[in-house]
Amino acid sequence: MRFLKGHGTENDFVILPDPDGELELPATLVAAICDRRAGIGADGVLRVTRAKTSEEVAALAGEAEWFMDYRNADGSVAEMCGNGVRVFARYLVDAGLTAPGEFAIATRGGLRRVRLGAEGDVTVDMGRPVVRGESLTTVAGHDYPGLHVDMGNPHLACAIGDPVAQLDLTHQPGFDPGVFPAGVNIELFNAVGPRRAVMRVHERGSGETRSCGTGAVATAVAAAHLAGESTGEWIVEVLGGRLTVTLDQETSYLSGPATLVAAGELTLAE
Ligand SMILES: N[C@@H](CCC[C@H](N)C(=O)O)C(=O)O
Repeated sequence: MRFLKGHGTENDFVILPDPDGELELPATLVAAICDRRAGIGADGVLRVTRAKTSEEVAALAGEAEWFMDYRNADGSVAEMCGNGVRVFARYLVDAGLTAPGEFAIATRGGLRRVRLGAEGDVTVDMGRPVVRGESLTTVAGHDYPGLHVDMGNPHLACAIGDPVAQLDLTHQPGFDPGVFPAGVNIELFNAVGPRRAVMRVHERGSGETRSCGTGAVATAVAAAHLAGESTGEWIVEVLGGRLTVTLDQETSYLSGPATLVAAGELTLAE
Protein backbone atom coordinates (compact mmCIF):
# COMPACT_ATOMS: atom_id res chain seq x y z
CA MET A 1 0.00 0.00 0.00
CA ARG A 2 1.40 3.37 -1.04
CA PHE A 3 1.53 6.07 1.61
CA LEU A 4 2.75 9.62 2.11
CA LYS A 5 3.48 11.51 5.28
CA GLY A 6 2.70 15.19 5.81
CA HIS A 7 2.02 17.74 8.50
CA GLY A 8 0.44 21.12 9.15
CA THR A 9 2.22 22.93 12.00
CA GLU A 10 3.43 19.50 13.14
CA ASN A 11 -0.05 17.98 13.37
CA ASP A 12 1.07 14.95 11.35
CA PHE A 13 -0.79 12.55 9.11
CA VAL A 14 -0.29 9.43 7.07
CA ILE A 15 -1.94 9.91 3.68
CA LEU A 16 -3.38 6.80 1.99
CA PRO A 17 -4.30 7.31 -1.69
CA ASP A 18 -7.36 5.18 -2.44
CA PRO A 19 -9.02 6.87 -5.45
CA ASP A 20 -11.51 4.08 -6.15
CA GLY A 21 -12.50 3.39 -2.54
CA GLU A 22 -11.08 -0.14 -2.38
CA LEU A 23 -9.24 0.07 0.94
CA GLU A 24 -10.58 -1.58 4.09
CA LEU A 25 -9.42 0.54 7.01
CA PRO A 26 -10.35 -1.08 10.34
CA ALA A 27 -9.54 0.88 13.50
CA THR A 28 -6.82 -1.62 14.45
CA LEU A 29 -4.95 -0.98 11.18
CA VAL A 30 -5.20 2.81 11.59
CA ALA A 31 -3.90 2.52 15.16
CA ALA A 32 -1.00 0.30 13.97
CA ILE A 33 -0.05 2.80 11.23
CA CYS A 34 -0.18 5.73 13.69
CA ASP A 35 1.88 3.93 16.35
CA ARG A 36 5.03 6.05 16.79
CA ARG A 37 7.25 3.09 17.70
CA ALA A 38 5.86 0.07 15.85
CA GLY A 39 4.28 1.93 12.91
CA ILE A 40 4.92 5.04 10.83
CA GLY A 41 3.62 7.34 13.54
CA ALA A 42 1.01 10.07 13.12
CA ASP A 43 -1.81 11.96 14.82
CA GLY A 44 -4.21 10.63 12.20
CA VAL A 45 -4.80 9.08 8.79
CA LEU A 46 -6.16 10.83 5.69
CA ARG A 47 -7.66 8.38 3.21
CA VAL A 48 -7.91 10.08 -0.18
CA THR A 49 -10.86 8.76 -2.13
CA ARG A 50 -13.33 10.04 -4.75
CA ALA A 51 -16.47 11.41 -3.08
CA LYS A 52 -18.70 9.35 -5.36
CA THR A 53 -17.18 6.11 -4.01
CA SER A 54 -18.34 6.82 -0.46
CA GLU A 55 -21.98 6.53 0.65
CA GLU A 56 -21.22 8.91 3.53
CA VAL A 57 -20.57 11.89 1.25
CA ALA A 58 -21.86 10.81 -2.18
CA ALA A 59 -24.43 13.64 -2.01
CA LEU A 60 -21.53 16.16 -2.08
CA ALA A 61 -19.93 14.52 -5.11
CA GLY A 62 -21.26 17.08 -7.60
CA GLU A 63 -19.38 19.84 -5.80
CA ALA A 64 -16.28 17.99 -4.62
CA GLU A 65 -14.35 15.33 -6.48
CA TRP A 66 -12.40 14.18 -3.40
CA PHE A 67 -13.42 13.02 0.09
CA MET A 68 -11.11 13.36 3.10
CA ASP A 69 -11.84 10.21 5.13
CA TYR A 70 -10.21 11.28 8.40
CA ARG A 71 -9.30 8.87 11.24
CA ASN A 72 -7.78 9.68 14.62
CA ALA A 73 -4.66 7.86 15.85
CA ASP A 74 -6.77 5.40 17.87
CA GLY A 75 -8.74 4.50 14.73
CA SER A 76 -11.86 6.48 15.60
CA VAL A 77 -13.63 8.46 12.92
CA ALA A 78 -13.95 12.27 13.11
CA GLU A 79 -16.08 14.73 11.20
CA MET A 80 -13.40 17.28 10.38
CA CYS A 81 -9.73 18.08 10.69
CA GLY A 82 -8.59 21.62 9.86
CA ASN A 83 -4.89 20.83 9.51
CA GLY A 84 -5.71 17.54 7.81
CA VAL A 85 -7.80 19.18 5.10
CA ARG A 86 -4.95 21.62 4.37
CA VAL A 87 -2.43 18.76 4.06
CA PHE A 88 -4.98 16.82 1.96
CA ALA A 89 -5.27 19.79 -0.42
CA ARG A 90 -1.49 20.08 -0.68
CA TYR A 91 -1.33 16.37 -1.58
CA LEU A 92 -4.03 16.70 -4.30
CA VAL A 93 -2.15 19.59 -5.91
CA ASP A 94 1.35 18.06 -5.61
CA ALA A 95 0.09 14.75 -7.02
CA GLY A 96 -1.45 16.55 -10.00
CA LEU A 97 -4.96 15.36 -9.05
CA THR A 98 -6.26 18.93 -8.79
CA ALA A 99 -5.00 22.23 -10.16
CA PRO A 100 -3.85 24.88 -7.69
CA GLY A 101 -6.41 27.62 -6.97
CA GLU A 102 -9.69 27.19 -5.14
CA PHE A 103 -11.66 23.94 -4.89
CA ALA A 104 -13.95 22.05 -2.53
CA ILE A 105 -13.19 18.92 -0.51
CA ALA A 106 -15.90 16.70 0.98
CA THR A 107 -15.61 15.87 4.69
CA ARG A 108 -18.02 14.25 7.11
CA GLY A 109 -18.54 17.76 8.49
CA GLY A 110 -19.64 19.01 5.05
CA LEU A 111 -17.90 20.72 2.13
CA ARG A 112 -14.74 22.72 2.83
CA ARG A 113 -13.36 25.12 0.25
CA VAL A 114 -9.55 25.41 0.15
CA ARG A 115 -7.27 27.93 -1.53
CA LEU A 116 -3.61 27.27 -2.34
CA GLY A 117 -0.88 27.92 -4.86
CA ALA A 118 1.79 25.55 -6.18
CA GLU A 119 3.60 26.28 -2.92
CA GLY A 120 3.04 28.33 0.24
CA ASP A 121 0.30 28.43 2.83
CA VAL A 122 -3.04 26.71 2.47
CA THR A 123 -6.25 28.48 3.51
CA VAL A 124 -9.50 26.69 4.25
CA ASP A 125 -12.98 28.06 4.74
CA MET A 126 -13.89 26.32 7.99
CA GLY A 127 -17.54 27.34 8.03
CA ARG A 128 -19.39 29.16 10.76
CA PRO A 129 -18.34 28.14 14.28
CA VAL A 130 -21.37 27.42 16.48
CA VAL A 131 -21.13 28.35 20.17
CA ARG A 132 -23.25 25.89 22.12
CA GLY A 133 -22.67 27.17 25.66
CA GLU A 134 -20.13 26.71 28.43
CA SER A 135 -18.62 23.73 30.17
CA LEU A 136 -15.66 22.73 32.34
CA THR A 137 -12.51 20.73 31.96
CA THR A 138 -10.31 19.40 34.75
CA VAL A 139 -6.52 19.19 34.29
CA ALA A 140 -4.33 17.92 37.14
CA GLY A 141 -7.05 18.70 39.69
CA HIS A 142 -7.74 22.24 38.38
CA ASP A 143 -11.14 23.11 36.92
CA TYR A 144 -11.10 25.45 33.92
CA PRO A 145 -14.30 26.86 32.40
CA GLY A 146 -14.50 27.23 28.64
CA LEU A 147 -16.68 27.65 25.60
CA HIS A 148 -18.29 24.71 23.80
CA VAL A 149 -17.63 25.42 20.13
CA ASP A 150 -18.94 23.18 17.36
CA MET A 151 -16.61 23.18 14.32
CA GLY A 152 -18.29 20.18 12.76
CA ASN A 153 -16.41 18.34 15.51
CA PRO A 154 -16.74 19.17 19.24
CA HIS A 155 -14.42 21.56 21.09
CA LEU A 156 -14.09 23.00 24.57
CA ALA A 157 -11.84 26.08 24.37
CA CYS A 158 -10.68 27.38 27.76
CA ALA A 159 -8.83 30.64 28.48
CA ILE A 160 -6.71 29.97 31.55
CA GLY A 161 -4.61 32.12 33.89
CA ASP A 162 -1.95 29.44 34.50
CA PRO A 163 0.78 29.32 31.81
CA VAL A 164 -0.17 26.69 29.24
CA ALA A 165 3.51 25.79 28.88
CA GLN A 166 3.38 24.23 32.35
CA LEU A 167 0.34 22.01 31.83
CA ASP A 168 0.63 18.24 31.94
CA LEU A 169 -1.59 16.97 29.12
CA THR A 170 -0.29 13.40 29.14
CA HIS A 171 -3.60 12.24 30.66
CA GLN A 172 -7.13 12.67 29.39
CA PRO A 173 -8.49 15.95 30.84
CA GLY A 174 -11.86 15.63 32.58
CA PHE A 175 -15.01 16.78 30.79
CA ASP A 176 -18.77 16.47 31.17
CA PRO A 177 -19.99 13.44 29.15
CA GLY A 178 -23.53 14.81 29.39
CA VAL A 179 -22.40 17.80 27.29
CA PHE A 180 -19.97 15.83 25.11
CA PRO A 181 -21.39 12.30 24.73
CA ALA A 182 -19.07 11.56 21.76
CA GLY A 183 -15.95 12.98 23.47
CA VAL A 184 -14.34 16.37 22.91
CA ASN A 185 -11.19 18.13 21.77
CA ILE A 186 -9.97 20.33 24.60
CA GLU A 187 -7.99 23.54 23.98
CA LEU A 188 -6.34 25.49 26.80
CA PHE A 189 -4.99 28.89 25.91
CA ASN A 190 -3.39 32.05 27.23
CA ALA A 191 -4.51 35.31 25.65
CA VAL A 192 -1.09 36.96 25.20
CA GLY A 193 -1.87 40.17 23.35
CA PRO A 194 -4.37 41.79 21.10
CA ARG A 195 -5.82 39.00 18.93
CA ARG A 196 -3.05 36.58 19.85
CA ALA A 197 -3.28 33.34 21.84
CA VAL A 198 -0.93 30.54 22.83
CA MET A 199 -2.75 27.22 22.74
CA ARG A 200 -2.22 23.62 23.73
CA VAL A 201 -4.63 20.89 22.83
CA HIS A 202 -5.67 17.42 23.91
CA GLU A 203 -7.43 15.84 20.94
CA ARG A 204 -10.19 13.28 21.08
CA GLY A 205 -8.77 10.03 19.75
CA SER A 206 -5.15 11.24 19.49
CA GLY A 207 -4.08 12.70 22.87
CA GLU A 208 -1.94 15.82 23.06
CA THR A 209 -0.92 16.97 19.57
CA ARG A 210 1.34 19.83 18.50
CA SER A 211 -1.46 21.62 16.66
CA CYS A 212 -5.15 21.38 15.83
CA GLY A 213 -6.77 23.47 13.11
CA THR A 214 -10.38 23.17 14.22
CA GLY A 215 -9.08 23.79 17.77
CA ALA A 216 -7.28 26.96 16.66
CA VAL A 217 -10.52 28.33 15.24
CA ALA A 218 -12.40 27.35 18.43
CA THR A 219 -9.69 29.13 20.43
CA ALA A 220 -10.00 32.28 18.32
CA VAL A 221 -13.77 32.20 18.84
CA ALA A 222 -13.36 31.86 22.63
CA ALA A 223 -10.65 34.56 22.76
CA ALA A 224 -12.80 36.90 20.66
CA HIS A 225 -15.78 36.16 22.93
CA LEU A 226 -13.70 37.17 25.99
CA ALA A 227 -12.58 40.37 24.24
CA GLY A 228 -16.18 41.21 23.32
CA GLU A 229 -15.43 40.79 19.59
CA SER A 230 -16.77 38.49 16.93
CA THR A 231 -14.72 39.33 13.85
CA GLY A 232 -11.05 39.91 13.01
CA GLU A 233 -7.78 38.11 12.44
CA TRP A 234 -6.26 36.05 15.27
CA ILE A 235 -2.83 34.50 15.55
CA VAL A 236 -2.86 31.19 17.39
CA GLU A 237 0.55 29.92 18.42
CA VAL A 238 0.80 26.18 18.90
CA LEU A 239 3.67 23.88 19.85
CA GLY A 240 4.28 23.18 16.13
CA GLY A 241 4.11 26.70 14.74
CA ARG A 242 1.60 29.43 14.07
CA LEU A 243 -1.87 29.50 12.50
CA THR A 244 -3.92 32.47 11.36
CA VAL A 245 -7.66 32.46 11.97
CA THR A 246 -9.98 34.99 10.39
CA LEU A 247 -13.47 35.34 11.83
CA ASP A 248 -16.19 37.14 9.94
CA GLN A 249 -19.95 37.28 10.46
CA GLU A 250 -20.65 34.39 8.10
CA THR A 251 -17.71 32.01 8.36
CA SER A 252 -14.13 31.42 9.54
CA TYR A 253 -10.86 30.85 7.71
CA LEU A 254 -7.75 28.94 8.78
CA SER A 255 -4.35 29.57 7.14
CA GLY A 256 -0.96 28.06 7.64
CA PRO A 257 1.72 25.81 6.21
CA ALA A 258 1.03 22.27 4.96
CA THR A 259 4.00 20.12 4.00
CA LEU A 260 4.54 16.66 2.54
CA VAL A 261 7.70 15.08 3.92
CA ALA A 262 7.89 11.45 2.78
CA ALA A 263 6.42 8.77 0.56
CA GLY A 264 6.81 5.03 0.52
CA GLU A 265 5.32 1.57 0.50
CA LEU A 266 3.51 0.35 3.60
CA THR A 267 4.08 -3.28 4.52
CA LEU A 268 2.61 -3.11 8.01
CA ALA A 269 0.54 -6.16 8.92
CA GLU A 270 -2.41 -5.63 11.24
N1 LIG B 1 -6.21 17.76 14.33
C1 LIG B 1 -7.44 18.07 13.75
C2 LIG B 1 -8.69 17.54 14.42
C3 LIG B 1 -8.79 16.02 14.27
C4 LIG B 1 -10.09 15.41 14.75
C5 LIG B 1 -10.27 15.44 16.24
N2 LIG B 1 -9.26 14.74 16.98
C6 LIG B 1 -11.67 14.90 16.59
O1 LIG B 1 -11.80 13.74 17.00
O2 LIG B 1 -12.63 15.64 16.43
C7 LIG B 1 -7.55 19.50 13.27
O3 LIG B 1 -6.51 20.01 12.81
O4 LIG B 1 -8.64 20.08 13.26
